[in-house]
Amino acid sequence: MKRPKSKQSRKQKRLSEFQEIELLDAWIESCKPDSGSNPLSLPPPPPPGEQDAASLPPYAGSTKFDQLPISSRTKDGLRNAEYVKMTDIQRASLPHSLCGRDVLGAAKTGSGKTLAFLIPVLEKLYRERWGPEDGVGSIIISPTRELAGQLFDVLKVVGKYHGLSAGLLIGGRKDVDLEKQSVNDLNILVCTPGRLLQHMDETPNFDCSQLKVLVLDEADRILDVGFKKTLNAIISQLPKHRQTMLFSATQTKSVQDLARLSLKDPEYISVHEESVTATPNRLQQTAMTVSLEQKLDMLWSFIRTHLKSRILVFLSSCKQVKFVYEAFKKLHPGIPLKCLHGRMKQEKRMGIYSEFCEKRSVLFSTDVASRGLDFNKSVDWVVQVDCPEDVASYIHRVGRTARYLSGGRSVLFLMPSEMKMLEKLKAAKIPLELVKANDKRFQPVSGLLSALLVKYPNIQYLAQRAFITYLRSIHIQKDKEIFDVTELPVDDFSASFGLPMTPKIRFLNQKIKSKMVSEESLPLEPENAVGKSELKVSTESLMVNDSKQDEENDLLLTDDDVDEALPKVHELEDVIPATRVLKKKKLKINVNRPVGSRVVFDDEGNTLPPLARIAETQSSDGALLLDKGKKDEYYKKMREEMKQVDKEDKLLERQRRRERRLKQKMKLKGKGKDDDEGESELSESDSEAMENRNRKKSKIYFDSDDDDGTQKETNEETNDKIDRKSLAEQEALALKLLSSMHS
Ligand SMILES: Nc1ncnc2c1ncn2[C@@H]1O[C@H](COP(=O)(O)OP(=O)(O)OP(=O)(O)O)[C@@H](O)[C@H]1O
Repeated sequence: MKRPKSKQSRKQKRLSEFQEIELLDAWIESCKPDSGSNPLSLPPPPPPGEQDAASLPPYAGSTKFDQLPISSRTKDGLRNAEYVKMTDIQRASLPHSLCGRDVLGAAKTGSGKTLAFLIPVLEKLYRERWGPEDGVGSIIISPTRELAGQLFDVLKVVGKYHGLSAGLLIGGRKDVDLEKQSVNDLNILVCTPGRLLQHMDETPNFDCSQLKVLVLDEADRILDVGFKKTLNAIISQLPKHRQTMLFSATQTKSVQDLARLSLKDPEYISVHEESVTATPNRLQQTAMTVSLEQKLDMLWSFIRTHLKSRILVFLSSCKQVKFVYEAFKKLHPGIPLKCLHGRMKQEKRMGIYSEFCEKRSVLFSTDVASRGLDFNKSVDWVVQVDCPEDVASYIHRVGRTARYLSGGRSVLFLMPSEMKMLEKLKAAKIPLELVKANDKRFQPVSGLLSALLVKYPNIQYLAQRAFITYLRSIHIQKDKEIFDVTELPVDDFSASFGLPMTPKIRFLNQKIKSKMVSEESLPLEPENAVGKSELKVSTESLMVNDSKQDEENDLLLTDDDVDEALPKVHELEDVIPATRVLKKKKLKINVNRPVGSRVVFDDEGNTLPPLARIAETQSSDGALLLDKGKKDEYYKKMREEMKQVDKEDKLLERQRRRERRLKQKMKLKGKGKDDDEGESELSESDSEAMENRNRKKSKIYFDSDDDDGTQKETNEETNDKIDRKSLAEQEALALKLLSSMHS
C-alpha cells in the first residue's frame, strides 16, 4: 500500500485525515440504520444538490459507494478498480457493518461479498487511526490458500491509498521465518487457519490482543468440523471485544457456531433468501445420468465437443485429478489441460490458478477450487464428474461460473444410485434440468486408456490409486441415502480406467461385511456371501430423459460451434494395444474369511470349509465326505479294492517272471549243444564269460553251484515265497500308513 511521500505531505494528510475521520464518525453515528432493518428496502438518499445542508444524508439505502460514509482513500481505491454501483449484498450489509455491528452475510456466489467485508475492515482501522506500531488490527480467515491470495489481491487494489500494512499468511510457503520477523508489523492479516495458528504458537511476541475486526470468509466451511480445533484455538487467543463478520453463499445459522464466536446481536443479512433460486439467475444448470463406468467416456466426449470453452472439472480426490489429467494429457484432446489439487506445491498451485484465469483450458480440480475463487475471465462450464457431498458443495462449485453479471453453464453427472441428490438440489431451490447426451457425439475413451496404461506403468499406478480413492471417498461420505459404495459396479469402473484387473479393495470388504451383519442377511454360506456382496453392474446407459429436449440442452453439442468440424482425436499411434483381456468377472468377496487363516477355493471360486480339501475326492453319490464315519467306511472300501488290484498285479508279475526264466533255460540248453559242436570257434574268454554268467545266475537263486532242473524248480518256489512275503509286508506297511494318515 502506498505511504505518503514527504514529511510535509504527511502532515497535511494527517490533518485532513483527522477532519475526515471526525466527519465520518459523526455521519455514521447520526444516520445509523435501525438494528434489524433491511437497507435494501429503504429509498436511496437524495442527490447532492437536493440534500439538507444542515444535516448529513442517510446512507442506508445508498446504491453507490460514493454515497456511503467511507474515507476518500477507500473511494479512490474503489473508483480505480471501477467499482461504482453496489451489489445487493454490499448495499444491505455495509450500512450495518460500517457502524461496527457484527454481521452474518449470505448471498449467492459471485455477488460481491468480498467488498462487503473488505470495506468495513479498511474503514474501521482507518477511523481508529491504526498505524504500524499498533500491530494486528484485523484478521481475515479463508479456508483455502488460493482464496486467501485472491482476497489479498482485492485488498491491495481497494486499500491501495491507505497507509495500512497487510500480509498474506498461508501454508505451503517456504519463507515462514521471514514471515515471523515481519508479522508483528502487519495491521491486516489475510490467512488460512493453519498458518495463523502456527504464528500464534511459534512467532515470538505475536500479539492479537488489540484486534478490532475478525472476518470469516466462507464461514460455514471454516466453522465446519475440519477446522474446528484450529479455529477454537485461534478464537481463544483473540479479544472478545471486537467486530466479527461472517460471509458465505451458504451461511450457518447454528446457534452453537455463533456462540463459539461470541457474536453480539448479529445482523442476519440474507439478500437472496426470498429469491426463487439459490444460485445465480444467469447460471444454466443441467444434470445427466451417467453410470460410473461411463463417467470418463462422457467427460472425454464433453471436452472433445467443447474445445473453445474454459471448463472447470470437479473430481472427488487428488488422485482422481492426477490420473485423469495425466491420462487425458497423453491423449491430446485438442485443448490445454491443467490440474489443481491440495497436494501440489503452493507456487505451482498459484501458477495454475493464474494460468487458468488467463488462458482457455480445462482445469481438473478437487474442491480446493470450489469456494470463493473468482477466475478473471469467466468460466464457461463447470462440470461435476463426481457428485458433490451436499447441496452447499454443489452451490459453491457451480458458483465458479456465472459471476457478477456474466452467464455460465454447469453440468452434473449423477449415477443412477445418486438420483436422490437431484431431489435434494431441487428442494434447495436449484433449478436443474435433466438432459441427455448426444449419442452421435459420444466418444468412448476406455479403449485408449487401456492401451495407454500398458505403455505407461506410472499412469497405470495412478489409475489404481484413483480407483481406490474414489471408492474410499464414496465410502466415507456422510449422506448414505445418496452414497452407497456397495452399489457400485467396481469391476466395470476399474475397466473404464483402462485397468487390466480390479485392484484389491480392502476397506470395501470390511464395509460389506459389516453391512451384511447389520442387515441380518442370509446365513453366511460362501455362496450366499458371494451373491450378496457381488457389486451391481450398472447397465444404465447414457441417459434417462424425462424432460423435453432441444438442441440447446444437448450437452455433447459444442456451445458455439455446433457445425464446426472437430479436429481429429490424436490417435495413439505408438501405443501398443492392450494384449490382456480386461477382467470382466464380477468381484467375489468372501465375507466368511477368518483373519489370518488359509482359504481354499473350489474351481468356481467359492471358498471351501476347512478339511474340505482332504475330502475333495467325491464318493460314488457325489457328496463330499465330511462325516468321519462315512469317511472311514469309504477308505476301508478303497483299501480292499486296492488289495484286490495288488493281488492281481502280483500274480501277473509272477507269471511273467516264470516265462522269462523258462526262456533263459531253453537258451542255455541250446548253447551247451552249440558249444560242444563248435568248440574251436569259441575263444577262451567267451567260455569264461559264459561260466561267469551261469555262476551269477545261480547266485541269484542258490548258494551252491549245483545246477539241475529239479533244484531250480524248488528254488523258484522259495523265491516266490520270499517275494510274496516281502510284498505282503509292504502292503501291510502301506495300509498302516494310509490309515494313520486319515485317522
Ligand atoms: N460493486 C461491484 N461492481 C462491479 N463488480 C463487482 C462489484 N462487487 C463485486 N464485483 C465483482 O464480482 C465478482 C464476484 O465478486 P466476489 O468474488 O466478491 O463474489 P462472492 O460473493 O464473494 O462469491 P463467492 O461466494 O463465490 O465467494 C468479482 O469479479 C468482483 O470483482
